Amino acid sequence: MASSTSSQKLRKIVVMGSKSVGKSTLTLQFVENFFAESYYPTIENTYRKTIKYKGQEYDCEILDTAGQDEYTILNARYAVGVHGYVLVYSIASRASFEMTKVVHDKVLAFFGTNWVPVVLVGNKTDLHNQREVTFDEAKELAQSWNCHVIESSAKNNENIAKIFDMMIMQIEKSSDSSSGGGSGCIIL
Ligand SMILES: Nc1nc2c(ncn2[C@@H]2O[C@H](COP(=O)(O)OP(=O)(O)OP(=O)(O)O)[C@@H](O)[C@H]2O)c(=O)[nH]1
Repeated sequence: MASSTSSQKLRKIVVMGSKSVGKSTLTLQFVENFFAESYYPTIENTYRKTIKYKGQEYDCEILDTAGQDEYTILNARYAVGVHGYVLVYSIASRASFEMTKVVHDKVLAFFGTNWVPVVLVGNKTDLHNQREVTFDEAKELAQSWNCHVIESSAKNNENIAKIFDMMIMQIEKSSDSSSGGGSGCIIL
């Protein structure tokens, strides 16, 4: 595993959500600029990428997890030392949108808190003819979590880098803020 230089800050980000929503695809697009057309269920993969935000370099460890369902127990490795969560659903799957709420609840319960840094991601916007979840619904949910929300297409590489910029922004705001969850909601 690569080591951070002294000027870099290490940030651990976990990507979660239902099966087949595009967690691996968007992570691979971001880290390796590569679109994987075929579907291979993930067990778990860790990637490293440096993100620059406000002149500071962040050495990001991105953990791409296996798809979750309501019965999945949150692995402690997806919580201990983690700075933020990318919660992904497909805009073409209402069930996957509902699953982000289940995962979010599990994360909060694990930490015994009412707020963690989250970017809610509605992926597969290129499948607009099959849309089942409106962006307004996603905004409402993100607002209730006091977190950030964005829609993306891993296929077309739309908004993929922004997801991780927003993640760093939110992590840094939360660590600057003594009040914890007071970082406000940003919608792109
Ligand atoms: N049309 C379209 N297909 C996508 C997009 N992102 C991912 N896919 C496809 O959706 C399928 C599942 O993508 P994965 O990235 O493997 O999904 P995952 O969430 O990692 O799945 P699990 O490993 O089972 O949790 C693949 O066939 C991808 O090519 C997208 O933005 N648009």
